[in-house]
Amino acid sequence: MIVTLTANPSLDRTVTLAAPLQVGDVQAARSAREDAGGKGINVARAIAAAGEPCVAVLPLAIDDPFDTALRGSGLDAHRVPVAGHVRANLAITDPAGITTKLNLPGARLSTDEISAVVDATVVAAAGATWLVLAGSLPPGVPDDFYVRVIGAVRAAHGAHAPLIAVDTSGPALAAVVAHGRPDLIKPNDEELGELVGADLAGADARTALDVARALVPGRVGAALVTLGARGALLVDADGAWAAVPPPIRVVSTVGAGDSSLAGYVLGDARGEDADERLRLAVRYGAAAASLPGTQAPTPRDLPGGDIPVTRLA
Ligand SMILES: O=P(O)(O)OC[C@@]1(O)O[C@H](CO)[C@@H](O)[C@@H]1O
Repeated sequence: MIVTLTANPSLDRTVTLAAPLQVGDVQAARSAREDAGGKGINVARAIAAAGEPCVAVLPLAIDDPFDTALRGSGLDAHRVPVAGHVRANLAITDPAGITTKLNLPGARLSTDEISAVVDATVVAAAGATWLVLAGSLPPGVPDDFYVRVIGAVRAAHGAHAPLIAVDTSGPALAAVVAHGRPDLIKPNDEELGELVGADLAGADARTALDVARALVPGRVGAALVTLGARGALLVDADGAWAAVPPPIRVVSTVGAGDSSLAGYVLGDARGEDADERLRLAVRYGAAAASLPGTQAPTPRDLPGGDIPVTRLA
């Protein structure tokens, strides 16, 4: 079983334009959709769609309209009751596949609510193979929240604790790398760059590898670095590998990184080697980018064809 925690879920509204976005203009939109989103929920939806047992833990008010979308997704969810309501994030996609994203901070969590989320995650993680901690932290939640969750899960489950993956950014990622010893982090090029104080936007896999090597395996067990259309890089104690996705028609890049992480974790849960885990990550990321809104890919959505994996180290 795989468990995800989404500290800051989001109702993802996607508006599709028939022409490129004109900032400052009035424009007719072609269509809109809503998805129950937030990084851990997106990871969980892709994992569940592949037939792997998965539970998504999230803070959620009893009367939150978000629950309608969440129930519609069919996801097995553990709702931790809180007072605030889930934010709505907006994505605007155009025919060229360019995505513009506007993210709100989310509702504040109280100290008691934060403790309840930690406790619920510890309980849900019993018997899990992976625990995925994903997304930004809402107001009121300290930067070292994921470090606290990792400590509590490992203290409670000892040798039976799940492997822990973290997909976050900024100070929350810095805290995890400094104090959390996660088994896996999944930054994109920009997030990895911010972590080390370098500009890595648009970097190739070899440049990203030079940076990631400073963290792996000293501070984190492995890093899956997503590079958008340039594919992904996997670095662990045994080596480094890069893979590039097949050409696809990009519809919405929202959730592509989350699906890549889902593909990697699925591969690991199935006992696949590093090459195949990376291949699955790249296939899942490409599939998500070819789907509208924050739609999670199913195995049927995965692009076919060979995905060559290059060993870099
Ligand atoms: O504020 P965060 O948690 O960093 O990002 C939130 C978010 O952009 O992440 C997902 C895509 O990765 C979306 O479902 C959601 O709207």
